[in-house]
Amino acid sequence: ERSAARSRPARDTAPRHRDTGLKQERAVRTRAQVLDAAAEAFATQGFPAVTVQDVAALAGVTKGAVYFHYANKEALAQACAEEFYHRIGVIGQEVEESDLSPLRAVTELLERTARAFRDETMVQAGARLQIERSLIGAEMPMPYLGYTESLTAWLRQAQEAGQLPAGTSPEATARVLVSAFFGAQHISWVLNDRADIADRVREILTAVVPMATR
Ligand SMILES: CCC[C@@H]1OCC(CO)=C1C(=O)O
Repeated sequence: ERSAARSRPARDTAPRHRDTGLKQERAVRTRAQVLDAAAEAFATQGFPAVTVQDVAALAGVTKGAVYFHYANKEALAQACAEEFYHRIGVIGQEVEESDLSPLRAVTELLERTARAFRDETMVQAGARLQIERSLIGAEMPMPYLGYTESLTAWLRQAQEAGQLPAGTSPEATARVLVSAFFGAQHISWVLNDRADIADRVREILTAVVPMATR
């Protein structure tokens, strides 16, 4: 009995912990894969046409794996929209940390955002889902206001630094920039899948804040 006990290896807890860690890693990876697939489907087909089965097939997982992470198609849409704003927020943070003058920060933010709209599926999905928000039976993030506030803050700093023409309203200028950007990225998407969005946004900046583009 004792010799048998001696020959049995001590209960090694490591493999089980390693096992749990691997399982968690795999779950995180699958969740990200599913969200990326949902973004691809929403960006190209639009919310109404997409099924959970489409997302599962695009992600290369079972429908059950999708439902394990997201309760339904609406939850996928909400998560994509939230990731869209997270991505836009990261761009704003990067501009903030690049220590530019306020007006240069405004142009940099809009130009980097334009490239993200052109190149990033999650951003394209977020933009389309927000247009389709009334078709999505779930609470979607409030659009436009966060971006407008970021621009307003920099434009107020520019005004305080005397970089804006006398009488310019930072708030109104920010609203015009966001409206023009929103319209330009939509028109560019419809006409040429956003191929020319960077040029269109540069035109907006030159027209609305010429002093920032000299
Ligand atoms: C960057 C301008 C506003 C931006 O453009 C598309 C879109 C989608 O709703 C936006 C938003 O919600 O902030």
